[in-house]
Amino acid sequence: MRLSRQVKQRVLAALMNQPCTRPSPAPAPAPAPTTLLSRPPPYAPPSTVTFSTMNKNTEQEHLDAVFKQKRALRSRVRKALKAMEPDLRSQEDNAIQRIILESPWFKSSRRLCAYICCSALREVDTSKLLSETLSNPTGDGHTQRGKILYVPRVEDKNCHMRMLRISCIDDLVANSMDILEPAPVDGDGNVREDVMLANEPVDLFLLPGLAFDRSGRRLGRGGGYYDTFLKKYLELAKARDWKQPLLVVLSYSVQIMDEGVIAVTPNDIPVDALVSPIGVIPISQTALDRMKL
Ligand SMILES: Nc1nc2c(c(=O)[nH]1)N(C=O)[C@@H](CNc1ccc(C(=O)N[C@@H](CCC(=O)O)C(=O)O)cc1)CN2
Ligand SMILES: Nc1ncnc2c1ncn2[C@@H]1O[C@H](COP(=O)(O)OP(=O)(O)OP(=O)(O)O)[C@@H](O)[C@H]1O
Repeated sequence: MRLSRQVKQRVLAALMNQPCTRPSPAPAPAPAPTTLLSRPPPYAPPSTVTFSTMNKNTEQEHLDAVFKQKRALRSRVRKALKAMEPDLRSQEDNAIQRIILESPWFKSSRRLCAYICCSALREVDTSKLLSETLSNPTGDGHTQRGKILYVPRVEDKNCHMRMLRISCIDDLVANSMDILEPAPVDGDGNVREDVMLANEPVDLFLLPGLAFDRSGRRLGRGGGYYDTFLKKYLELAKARDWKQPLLVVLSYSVQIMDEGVIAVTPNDIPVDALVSPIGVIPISQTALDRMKL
């Protein structure tokens, strides 16, 4: 669906401001950035052992139970996000983005995949991160060269999503789910670069989701788009002998779950770190090494 210029300007204005339903007052001081939260537990990727020792029926029953738990948790978290006060949301959006913008691992990243936040889905705002990534800054010693940004484009309902390169936030059109995404061809008629066909690796993924925990579990919206994409991308990086990307989720406080609350299947890709309004939680050894925490 192509949006009229006027509608698109409204959507982009909303995206670049805050996804609140009413104007927010002056933001309260945000918590100190780049705080390292509690010591990370040992990295515990979802186990596949249970599955390999099960017969087909038991395996199916187990999967059904996992998907049921996932659905129940999604609906609980959606309610919690809906109940969040707009002012608090706005403060948390600012705090999370400030932590990321000031971090060495973001400043030094060159090739990123990030989501275009959708206010209707009550996702953590990424507008400042996207602007910074696309602004091609120079002069702070770290960012002599600009960053390259890829964003998601849903191709079909069979978990198929691509990450396409954009150079300007204006390039985006709303899809059937009302999420802004790039057309396959840019305004000059050039086919956009698909990250799976790029010659260089991505260093950083900024990922959305509904719920997360301190051992790297991530509950998405149930489409399987990110897990499917990440599996293929991680395989590509391994095959090319590239450094693996850092997988970082952005999370409001209410989206962080206790251990054991998020059910997982072997398809769920664990993340390396979590950024919440009160700091970064590094999870994997990669995060500890690369985020210099
Ligand atoms: N900003 C953003 N872009 C993204 C994703 C995302 O989660 N966030 N995706 C990540 O996969 C892909 C799109 N997948 C999506 C999957 C579900 C819904 C959605 O509207 N879910 C509703 C419930 C719909 C239902 O169950 O009937 C919701 O969660 O409230 C949106 C996008 C690609 N782009
Ligand atoms: N690597 C994969 N290959 C094929 N199908 C997959 C893969 N990962 C997930 N799926 C399928 O996607 C559907 C949704 O999976 P799940 O509930 O784990 O998604 P999610 O983690 O909520 O979503 P997302 O990955 O988009 O954030 C399931 O039917 C699952 O079988």
